[in-house]
Amino acid sequence: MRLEAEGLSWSTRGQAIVQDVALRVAPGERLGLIGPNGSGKSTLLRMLAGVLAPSAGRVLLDGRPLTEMRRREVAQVLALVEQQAETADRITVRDAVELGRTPFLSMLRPWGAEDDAIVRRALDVVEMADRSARDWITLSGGERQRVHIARALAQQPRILLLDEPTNHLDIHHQLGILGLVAGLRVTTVIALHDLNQAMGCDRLGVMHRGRLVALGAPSDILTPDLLRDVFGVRASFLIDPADGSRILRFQPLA
Ligand SMILES: Nc1ncnc2c1ncn2[C@@H]1O[C@H](COP(=O)(O)OP(=O)(O)OP(=O)(O)O)[C@@H](O)[C@H]1O
Repeated sequence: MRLEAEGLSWSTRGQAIVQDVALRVAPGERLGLIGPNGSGKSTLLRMLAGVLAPSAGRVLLDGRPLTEMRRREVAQVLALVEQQAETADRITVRDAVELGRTPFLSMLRPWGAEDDAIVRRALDVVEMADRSARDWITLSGGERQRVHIARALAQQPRILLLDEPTNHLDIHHQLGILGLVAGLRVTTVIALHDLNQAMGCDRLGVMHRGRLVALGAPSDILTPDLLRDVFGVRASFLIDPADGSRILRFQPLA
């Protein structure tokens, strides 16, 4: 499914937080969003997901304005994993993941064996199946993050929006989640702070002071000049002798 933003802006108390962002994400494409703290990545993702109404501009899914779709209809195709998502206290891990099936249930389509299988699979891929009966409140930060990702996977979305999904995760689970996302054939927008991980995306968009200042292939975007101007760091590339891939190394500006 194609995801488009046209002139998206959001302001609060006269302050522009996101300004005039236009982008088009092709079906199945993985777009990475990078940018310093406070540059507007989360705000942009929340507008793309329809949970924050833009001050100006619009979001389109396969050419259809998001505002013309009902919430349930949007939830059937689009999932958002927020950075500090909270969940009601007294629910189990399994309950939290089952919430991902809610948009598909109705009087005529009650919970069934297929939903059970989808939830089990989602818990399996994030390696939380052994903790499915645990109370949500007892989970660590990284475990909570994995459950949120499982809930989004249980939605079987065609568009997946992820706000720093590797936050809180140990390196094994960071690589696991990124590999999992890369293997999904869904349109993905993923905010990332780790620029070496961002290099694995099809394209990167760079947010800086609320504006999308660059959009393109990772090798065109992650240049020492851009990294100095946007992040205020000195960057150089090293080559991994194991496979010849390029790795970014950072130092403070002198
Ligand atoms: N509801 C709000 N009221 C006031 N300011 C807000 C609100 N939401 C966001 N902001 C401000 O907007 C700016 C952008 O925030 P946002 O969370 O989108 O940035 P980000 O790029 O995701 O940052 P980070 O990398 O730290 O997660 C920040 O300065 C933030 O304080």
